[in-house]
Amino acid sequence: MNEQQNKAVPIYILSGFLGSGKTTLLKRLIQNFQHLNLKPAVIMNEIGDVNLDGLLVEEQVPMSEMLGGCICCSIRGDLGLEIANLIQSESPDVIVVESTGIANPMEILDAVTETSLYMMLELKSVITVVDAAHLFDLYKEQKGKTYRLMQEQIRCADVLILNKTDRVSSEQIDELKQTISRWNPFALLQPAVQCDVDLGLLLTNDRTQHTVAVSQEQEHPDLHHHEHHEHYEHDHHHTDHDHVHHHVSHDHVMVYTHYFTGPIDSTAFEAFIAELPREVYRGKGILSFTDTSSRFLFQYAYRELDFIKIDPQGQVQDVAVFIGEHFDKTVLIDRLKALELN
Ligand SMILES: Nc1nc2c(ncn2[C@@H]2O[C@H](COP(=O)(O)OP(=O)(O)OP(=O)(O)O)[C@@H](O)[C@H]2O)c(=O)[nH]1
Repeated sequence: MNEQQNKAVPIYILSGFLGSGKTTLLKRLIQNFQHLNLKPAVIMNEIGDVNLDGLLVEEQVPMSEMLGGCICCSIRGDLGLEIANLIQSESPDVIVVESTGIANPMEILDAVTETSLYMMLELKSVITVVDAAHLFDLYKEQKGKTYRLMQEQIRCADVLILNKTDRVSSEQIDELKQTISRWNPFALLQPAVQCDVDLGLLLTNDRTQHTVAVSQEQEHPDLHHHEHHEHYEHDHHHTDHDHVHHHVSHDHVMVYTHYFTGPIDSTAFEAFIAELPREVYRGKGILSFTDTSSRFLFQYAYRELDFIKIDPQGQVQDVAVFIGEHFDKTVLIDRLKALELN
């Protein structure tokens, strides 16, 4: 065995609800590792069948995509295999796993821990990104599946980034900080805009410092596994096999992927987004517009729309993915088709 094989590969798990800023943080982490002359590798998990976030990560970074399912449930068993393959083919110095926004990090933590039984891995930390505005609104309502899942993601974290503080007042930030610290007094909590945090501090704050939090979690494993999973279920790629082994499902979460036949009008698209029902809480895609020659990656997260100019390599079709709960797919499809007629 050479020196490389003897060294445990550090792993970071990125958690946080859909659109909270995980990919934004991932990009910063990658830059930071590269700056330190370390070779990062990434495992990206999407419940939809396309990985658009991957377009935001530099091409030279080895990336393994786990699409069409959630690593906390339907494709959880594959995570160990993906980690093994990455280590064997790329010999990375560090691995970052970006989970879907609806994942329960406890399950991913279990999967990584299982994998570390037969591979030299070191789980460094679970980093949870929280959308401040979204959490604040849910906190006022004090109910709902998303609220419970966010609490769960916060409780599992070693490091918490209270992101998007530009969308809340300083009083709201204080209230959120107090609430989050009550739910998880052990994690390092950093408020941020665009996940701009002290990465040195963030990366040194690993699990060894949180043995109390971890052992408390482990005392009540059943509580965690059932509380959230019975509520969050995907509507596809689901087999009885998954249920038998993991008791995990996300049936209420719906994903719709739309491939466009051609460019669309940008103003009409913005109007369409403004009218999206509340039940659609995340959207992203690649678009060509009739009124400009550039292509754009659009991001819609908690009622905020954002465009980034992109120049994708190879053949990438115009596509939009929408994620939400109990939304009417036929209405959405009709509206998207109407955009194509414009
Ligand atoms: N206003 C505001 N927007 C932000 C901030 N951080 C990230 N965003 C935007 O939020 C959107 C979603 O960010 P991502 O980093 O893709 O979020 P994500 O958690 O990876 O999303 P999923 O992978 O779909 O769960 C993007 O349009 C970001 O530019 C912030 O601090 N403030």
